[in-house]
Amino acid sequence: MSSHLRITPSILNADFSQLDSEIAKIASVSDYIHLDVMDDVFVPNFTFDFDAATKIIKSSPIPIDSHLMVADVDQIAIDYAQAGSASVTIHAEATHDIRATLKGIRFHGARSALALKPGTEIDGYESYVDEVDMFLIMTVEPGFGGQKFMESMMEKVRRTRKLIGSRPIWLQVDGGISLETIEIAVEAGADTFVAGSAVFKAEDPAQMVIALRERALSSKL
Ligand SMILES: O=C(CO)[C@@H](O)[C@H](O)COP(=O)(O)O
Ligand SMILES: [Fe+2]
Repeated sequence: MSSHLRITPSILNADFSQLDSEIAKIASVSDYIHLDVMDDVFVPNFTFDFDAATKIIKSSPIPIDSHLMVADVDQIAIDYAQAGSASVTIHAEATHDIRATLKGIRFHGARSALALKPGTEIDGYESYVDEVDMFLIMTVEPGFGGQKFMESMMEKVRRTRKLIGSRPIWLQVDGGISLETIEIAVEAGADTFVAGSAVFKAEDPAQMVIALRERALSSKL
């Protein structure tokens, strides 16, 4: 897949009763599968417990990008890295020790990522650039798929892009990404895109992933 832009579809809006075949539909055209883990504490919704998530991680044909929307995430993040999640995202609002947890994720062989809710500014997180492989700027309030893209988050994306500078840190956006909004996010500086309902509500999910990638690449030119 392209080394400059990445499409990481979320399975939150997929058919949970047949996840293997839902993932199989898009695996060959996606960079990662985005696994939204929600505990009904940090966000008002529940998706997968650790055992269910581990089954998905171990059976997926392509790497898993675990987005942990859980309270007290520090040890859970290590568990996900040890379970084989290729990338583990913690929310800045849910950890007691950002630096130690990001280091621990990497120590256990996963890429480390730090997510910010819409109400959390990027300022103050510059000091973690040596421990983070990806920043995730939420473009919806975490908890549900199918919400409206928050264009007001583009200023934070621009500031995060500036903070990253020439470092090999990916800049992911998550929430309301579609053929229309992906262009806005590319122009602001994002390079990694989560799309849930745009992909799984499409007639042909794989074709939508391809179209999202093409739209992002053409917006970058
Ligand atoms: O983390 C989340 C929601 O909290 C996202 O990953 C959504 O699941 C993306 O879904 P769409 O907004 O693309 O439908
Ligand atoms: Fe997510």
